[in-house]
Amino acid sequence: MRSVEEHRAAVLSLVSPLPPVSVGLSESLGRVLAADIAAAVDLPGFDNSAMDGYAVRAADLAGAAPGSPVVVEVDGDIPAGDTRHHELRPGAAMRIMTGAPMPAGADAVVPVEESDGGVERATLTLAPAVGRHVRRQGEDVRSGDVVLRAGTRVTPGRLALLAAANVPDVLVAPRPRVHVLSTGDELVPVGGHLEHGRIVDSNGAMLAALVRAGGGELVGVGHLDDDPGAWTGLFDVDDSGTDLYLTTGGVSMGAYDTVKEVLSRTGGVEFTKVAMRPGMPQGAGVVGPRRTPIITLPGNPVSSFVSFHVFVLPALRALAGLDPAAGATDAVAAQGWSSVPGKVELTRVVLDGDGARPSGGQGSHMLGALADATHLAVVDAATTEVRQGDPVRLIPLVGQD
Ligand SMILES: Nc1nc2c(c(=O)[nH]1)N[C@H]1C(S)=C(S)[C@@H](COP(=O)(O)OP(=O)(O)OC[C@H]3O[C@@H](n4cnc5c(N)ncnc54)[C@H](O)[C@@H]3O)O[C@H]1N2
Ligand code: MOO
Repeated sequence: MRSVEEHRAAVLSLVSPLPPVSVGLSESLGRVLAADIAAAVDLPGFDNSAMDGYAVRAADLAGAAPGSPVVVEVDGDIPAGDTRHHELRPGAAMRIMTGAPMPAGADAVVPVEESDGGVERATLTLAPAVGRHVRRQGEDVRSGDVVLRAGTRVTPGRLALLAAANVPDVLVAPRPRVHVLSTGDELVPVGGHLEHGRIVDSNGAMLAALVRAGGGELVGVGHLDDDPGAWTGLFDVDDSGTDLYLTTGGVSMGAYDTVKEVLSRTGGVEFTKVAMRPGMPQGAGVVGPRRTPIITLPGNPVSSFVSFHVFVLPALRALAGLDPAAGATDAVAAQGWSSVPGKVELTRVVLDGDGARPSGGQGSHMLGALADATHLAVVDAATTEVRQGDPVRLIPLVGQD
C-alpha cells in the first residue's frame, strides 16, 4: 500500500502551474495575489484636514480658550477636492473641510465646534497643538512600499487599500478549470425520483462545491452510468478548457467498478490503495490527447470528501501556482477517540475553545456528521488511541474560513 505522502507526490507530479491572470480590481475579491503589490502613491496623498474647521498656524492661537478667544481673519474656503495651492497668511485662518488639502504654512486645524463659525472673521476658542487634526502625507502608506504580498487573499479591506493606492488591475492566481464526473447506475440527480435502491448523486454537488471553495472553476458536472460504453470517446474531444478531471466511484474491487476497468485499459491512469481511512482506493493519471490530469476518487461520500482535501486541493493549489500545502494547524484533543492501526486516519472533528472532538459517526457514508465538521484530524498510522489532551494536527476544511 502507498503512503499518503507517496500518493500525494504522484498526484502532484501530474500538474504544472498555470500562468497567473490579470483581473480588474472589482473582480479580485477572494482571489489570491500572484505578485507583490507596491503602492503607486503615498496614502494620504497630501497633508489634509481630519475635521471641518479652520486651518491655522498653531503659534497664532497660543492661549486661545473659551474665556480668552482669538479672532482671526478668514481668507477663504478650501473644500475637499480643491486642486488649487493655497498659502496661509500669518495671523489668518482658512475655512477647511474634512479631506481638503492643507494650505502651505498651516500646521493645525481648529474644529468648527471650537469657533463662532465665522466666514470672514472667526472667533476661535482652542489653542491646537502643532499637527492637531492634520492627516500627514504618507503616514499610512509610502509610495513604493510593498503593501500586499504574493499569496495573500484579497479581502474587502485589502481591496479598499488597493483601490486607495490607485491600483486598477492585479495579477492573481488562476482558477484551475475542473470537470467533475460522478459514476454509478444508482445515482439520481438532486431532486429526482428515488426508487428503492437509488440514491442522490450527492458527490457531484459536493465536489462541485469543493472545487469552487478550493479556488477552482467548474467547467462541467456530469454523470456516467456503469456501462463501459458510456466512456467511449469521452476524452477524445477538445478539452483544452479543462485543467483537471475528477471522478467519483468505481475504483474499488466491485464487479461494476467501471472507472478502474475503463481507465486501466487506457494505460495513463494508475490505481492503487493508500494507507489511509477513509479514502483507501485511489487512482490518478492522465487522459486524452492533451494528457489532461485526472484524479479518480472513491465513491463513498466521506471518502471522496476527505480525498479531495488530501489530494485534490494540493493539486488545485499547485495548478494555481501556490504552495500545495494549505495551512495545517495544531490543537489538542478535547476528548479521546480510537483510530485504525496501520493507516493514517482522517477523523472529521469540530474545533472549538476546548479543542478538537469527533463531529459524530465516522462511517465513510455518514454525511450527517460531516456537516458539522470544521477540520480533519490527521492521526498517524502508529497511533491507535488519541487521548484527551494529546496534540493533534488539523487540516482545515475548505470553505470554513
Ligand atoms: N471488497 C472490497 N470492497 C470494497 C473495498 C475493498 O477494498 N474491497 N473498499 C471499500 C472502500 S474503502 C471504499 S472507499 C469503496 C470505494 O468504492 P468505489 O470507489 O468503487 O465506489 P462505488 O462502489 O461506486 O460506491 C461506493 C459507495 O458510494 C456511493 N456513491 C458512489 N457515488 C456516489 C455519488 N456520486 N454520490 C453519493 N454516493 C455515491 C455508492 O452508492 C456506494 O454506497 O469501496 C469499498 N468496497
Ligand atoms: O477507505 Mo473507504 O474510503 O473507507 O470507505
